[in-house]
Parts: sequence; C-alpha cells; structure tokens
Amino acid sequence: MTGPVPTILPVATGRVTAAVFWRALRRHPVLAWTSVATATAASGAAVVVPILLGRLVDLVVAGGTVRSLLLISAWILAAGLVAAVLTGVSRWLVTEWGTRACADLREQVLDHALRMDPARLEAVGSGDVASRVTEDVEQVTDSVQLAAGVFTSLVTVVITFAGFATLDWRIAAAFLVVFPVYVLSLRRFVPRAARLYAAERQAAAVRTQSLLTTFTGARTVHAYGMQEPQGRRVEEASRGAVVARLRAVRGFLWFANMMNYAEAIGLTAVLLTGFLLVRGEVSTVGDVTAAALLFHRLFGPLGMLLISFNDVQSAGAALARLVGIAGLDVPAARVVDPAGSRAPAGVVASSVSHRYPDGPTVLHDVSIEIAPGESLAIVGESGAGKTTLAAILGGVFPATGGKVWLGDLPIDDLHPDELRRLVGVVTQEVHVFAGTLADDLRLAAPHADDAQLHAALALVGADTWVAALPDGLQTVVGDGEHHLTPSQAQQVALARIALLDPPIVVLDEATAEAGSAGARQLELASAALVRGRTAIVVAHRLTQAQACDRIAVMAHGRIVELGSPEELVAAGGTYATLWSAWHR
Ligand SMILES: Nc1ncnc2c1ncn2[C@@H]1O[C@H](COP(=O)(O)OP(=O)(O)OP(=O)(O)O)[C@@H](O)[C@H]1O
Repeated sequence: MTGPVPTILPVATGRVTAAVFWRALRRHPVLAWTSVATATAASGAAVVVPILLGRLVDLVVAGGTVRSLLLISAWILAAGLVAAVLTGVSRWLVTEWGTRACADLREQVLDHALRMDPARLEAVGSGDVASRVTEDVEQVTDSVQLAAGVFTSLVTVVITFAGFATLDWRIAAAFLVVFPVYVLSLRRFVPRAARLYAAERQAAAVRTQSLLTTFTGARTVHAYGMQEPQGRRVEEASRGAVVARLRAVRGFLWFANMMNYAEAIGLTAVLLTGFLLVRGEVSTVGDVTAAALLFHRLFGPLGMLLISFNDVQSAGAALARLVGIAGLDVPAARVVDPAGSRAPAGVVASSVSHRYPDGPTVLHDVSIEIAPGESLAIVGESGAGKTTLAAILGGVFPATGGKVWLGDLPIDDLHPDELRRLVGVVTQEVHVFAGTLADDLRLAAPHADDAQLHAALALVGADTWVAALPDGLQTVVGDGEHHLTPSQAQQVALARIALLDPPIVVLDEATAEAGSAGARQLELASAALVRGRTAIVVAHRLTQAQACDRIAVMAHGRIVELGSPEELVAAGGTYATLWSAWHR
C-alpha cells in the first residue's frame, strides 16, 4: 500500500531555503519597494553629514566667515535630522516586511506539520517536529530584527562607499586593505559556522525529543523505576546541547576578534594615506577628516554584516529545517462536501499486512468485508493485532501492505478532511484539550450550538455529570484545570464522534479505561454511537462483542474466527471458550 516510512524529516538545501524565503519576501511588493527606497534615502542623508563636516574643517582651516560656518552647521543638522527620521521609518518598514514574510512561512509550516502523515510523524518522533515548530520558528522570527539590520547595513555600506569614492579614490583604495582580512576570516569561519550551528540545532532537537519522551512516558518511567537511566539519558542530551552551543560560541568569538583587527588595519591605512595626500597637497585636511568619519561610519554596518554572519548562519539552519517541513508532500487543503459524508459506507480490507518501523510483521494478509451499517467486534489476546487492524481500517495510519476501501474509495485516495468525516476513531489515548468543555467538543464540530453539544453528551450518557460541573459546558478542563476522570474523558471523546456524525466509527477499547460501573456506562455510550453506523469495535469486554453483528477473533496478526456471536458460540472454537469463561 505504501513504501517504508522515512525516519527523519528533511532539511532543505541552502538554495531551496533561499528560494522559498525570497518567494515569501516577494509576496509583499509595496513593503519591499518602500523599504528599499527609504533605506537608500536614509543612507544618502547620513553620508552627507561627514562630507559636510569635512567642508566645515576646510572652512575653519581657510578662516571662513561666521555666516558660512553657521550655514554649513545648519545643513549638517538638517541632514542628520532627515537621516535619523528616515532610518527609523526604514527600520520599521523592513521589520514589518520581514515579519509578514515569516508569518506566511510559519503558517505554511504549521499547516504542513498538522497535515503530516501520522505514520511519518510516529516514525520520526514528535520531538523533531515540536522543536521545529517552536524553537526554530522562534529563532527565525527573532531574526527578523537582525535581517532588518542586515538589510539597512547593506544599503548603508553601498551608499557610504560611493560617498567615499567621490571624496578621493586613493583613500577609498586604501580602505580596501581590510578586505583580505575579511575574506580570509570569512573563508575560515563560514563553513565552520554552518557545521557548528547545524550541530547546535540538532543537539537542541535531541534534547527536546528526550525531554518529551520522558514527560509523555512519565508513568512508565515511574512504574518500572527507570528514573535514573532516563534521567541520565536526558542529562546526556542536555550536555550534548551545551557542548554544541559552547563550540558555536567559541567559533564566533574567534571571528569577532578578526573583525577588530580589520578595523585597526583599515583605519591606519586610511589615515596614513590621508596624511601622505595632505603632505603632498593633493588632498585637504577636510577631505581626509570626511574620509576617516565615513570609514568609521562604514565600519559599523560592515562589522554588523560580517558579525551577523553568525546569527544569519544560525537563523539559516533554523529556516532550512522549517522549509524542510514546508516542502513536505502533504495533501492540499480542500473543501469537502459535508452532505456526502453521512451516506452509508462499508469497509473492505484486502490482504492487509503491517509492520511498524524496524519491527516484525504484526498483521498478516488480513481480508475482511464489513457491510454498510454492520458492526464488527474484534477480540483476541493482547498483542494479537486488534489495535493495529482497527487503526488501519480507521485510517489512523496506512498499512505497509494490502488495500483498504471505505465505501467505494481506496483509503489512500481520501483527503484527510474527507477521511475524518467518513470515519470517527476513538483510540486508547483519549485526550482532553485545554480549554472549556464546549471548545473541546467543538473541535469536532466548530459550528455546533449548545443544544447540539448537550444532545451529543446525552447520547453518550455524560449529560448528568456535565450538568453538575461548576460552569457546565463553560467549565475549563484539561491539564491543571477541572480534572475529568478517564471514563469522563472517554465520554467526551465519544461525544466528539457523535457531533462529527460519521457513517463509520472505529472504537478501540473505549471501555478499557473504566472501572466496572463506569465500564457499563461507556459500553452503553459506545452502543449508542454504533447504532445506525458501520462500526468496528475492539472489544475487551465480551458483552460488547456479543452486541455486535459479527465478531472477528484475532491471534498472531491473523483473523482466526469470523461469524455472528451465535455462530461462533455454536462452533465451539476460541470464542466459544472465551464466552463460556466470561459467563461463568
Ligand atoms: N507503535 C508500535 N511500534 C512497534 N510495535 C508495535 C506498535 N504498536 C503495536 N506494536 C506491536 O504490534 C503487535 C500488535 O499490537 P496491537 O496493539 O495491535 O495488539 P492488540 O491485540 O491491540 O493488543 P492489546 O490488546 O494489548 O492492545 C504487538 O506485538 C505490539 O507489540
């Protein structure tokens, strides 16, 4: 049915990352052009200030009049003011531009992460995805300010260098001695930084994964007394992240030092050349002063550009990981016709087999046909493959072999939205989302009104305890809020399915969590949900199986008995033995 599931999420190449980011930037042309225009005007106005200061020096040396000194001072003031205002405006525009581009990308990444094939998500572990949609998104968003700085610095460098060259080309040429220092430092730093930052982000992802595994498996960790080895694993992952971070910082400090050397060399070269030119009377003290001031002005943004290579590399690594998710081949969003979803539909499995990544085959050649409106119970020993088969029939993940049809449609061809409208699944892991109970229920049916929510709760027998909640449907539930018992959480999950009202339901041990009083209640809730639908029920309680039209008995990944409860009891096989034991 599907090939092996890749076990790592892709990271985009530099070219793809740049192309995607460029596309995101181009989506806002007005902001783009106004940003470029104001940044150029701001830099132009700022370059005028040192040039006018040079004039002022020459005027003082030549003994100019007070009026001419005041006039030039007024121009300096005006140019400085214009430069300051325009710089502020351009920074705001560039930040706005970058923020919008990042927001587009973030939405795309989140959308792709949510639409990802669950089998792939399971294979790669949710830690990697979590770290990408949290830490990497945060890093890229934080880098917008940096990118705005880089952009304005770039414009400043170009405009200032042009101003520099108009003063005296020899001084401009002297300034060029800084470039060999820059080039050599960059050539050494850039490839190292790429490696160091990628390693740093990877180590952070490993740490997140290790923490998530520990928290989500906290009960198992406690139950098996695994606190110490698990703690060691987390500690190792954290140490790995710290070491990777320190390596990256050391690499950066070396580079920052090289930038300071370059500044000293550049300023010495400019002043020395200026001194020789003034002595040879080919240039004025004012021009050299202006050149030194321009150099000083140039060095700030130039240093910013080079030093931010550090952060640009780091943000680039994060961006590449985001683009890796944004580029995943996930089904496109489509509007589904809700009217078509309630038509009766059967389920057919043909030669379905399955193996989890790196595991043995746990389902072997399972074929079964469930007619529209028929209910099928799956029973069998622990590990027989009941949950796996139910999950595959419910489209939770695809089988590694064989084919499944829901109604006339191969399950692989169904868009996730269509799939969810066609089949409602309650797995063993029910989750109560943080928020009001009403919000939790409306996840399944966003437009349901309170009366519909109450009706769904009544159907699954939850109306009494919901009525007793402090704020009824508006009670805030979830972690750290009003606690729902496992059986209440199961009922909420069942009520969500009732609201979704799909023609097919897959209920996997919906009664397993509860004590015997609650179990009976949940059994009734499941039975209410099964009525009038095609149903696949993984049944641990045989009374639940007995209420279904047919029962499939599984052992070692195969269906070993199949028939109505009466037929199976009469056949005197495995089910008959189980039933008589249950009855006793
Ligand atoms: N996510 C998984 N990764 C690897 N192996 C798995 C996974 N889930 C189940 N298995 C293995 O697949 C086999 C079938 O498991 P499955 O949960 O489908 O059986 P089951 O009959 O539902 O058992 P139970 O009643 O205990 O839930 C078992 O050997 C189990 O260890």
